[in-house]
Amino acid sequence: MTERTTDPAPTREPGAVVVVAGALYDGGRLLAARRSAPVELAGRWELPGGKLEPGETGEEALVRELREELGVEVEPGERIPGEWPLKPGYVLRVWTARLLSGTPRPLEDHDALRWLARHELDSVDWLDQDRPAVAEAGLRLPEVPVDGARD
Ligand SMILES: Nc1nc2c([nH]c(=O)n2[C@H]2C[C@H](O)[C@@H](COP(=O)(O)OP(=O)(O)OP(=O)(O)O)O2)c(=O)[nH]1
Repeated sequence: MTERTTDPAPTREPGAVVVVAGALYDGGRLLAARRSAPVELAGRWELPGGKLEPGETGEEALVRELREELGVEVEPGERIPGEWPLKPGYVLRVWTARLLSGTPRPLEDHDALRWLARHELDSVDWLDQDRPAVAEAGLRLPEVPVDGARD
């Protein structure tokens, strides 16, 4: 079963399935993930995450999804204000997140991962519905000294 919107924040689509995704930052870069399925989304890039389950907070869902999909532990930060329609009956909510441990690997739903610096954000073919959220995520990219970026 999948949780549907019940929170007091106004949603454009009451009753929609909530998909939570992470703007995962590390060393001044944002993680982009290339979907491997379903076929209509395969090859396009997104912010990793998945559907909110009953009884979970958005932050809990994000931690669970990034553990399952990428094999990493993350610390959620702020929710990026806004909610973006994905397809009929689905909305996207995004939290910033910081990598605590592990190296992201495309374990589920993805076949490639890429860390993008601010000037590289347009270098992948984002899902159209993710572009507004990615722009907001880019605005929040932590500044780091040039030699502080990790490979
Ligand atoms: N995770 C994620 N899903 C997105 C994004 N943009 C977008 O259109 N989607 C779509 C793809 C899927 O139809 C749906 C999320 O499903 P999912 O497959 O990632 O969720 P899940 O891990 O909970 O999936 P499952 O348990 O049903 O396999 O939202 C995005 O940025 N992140």
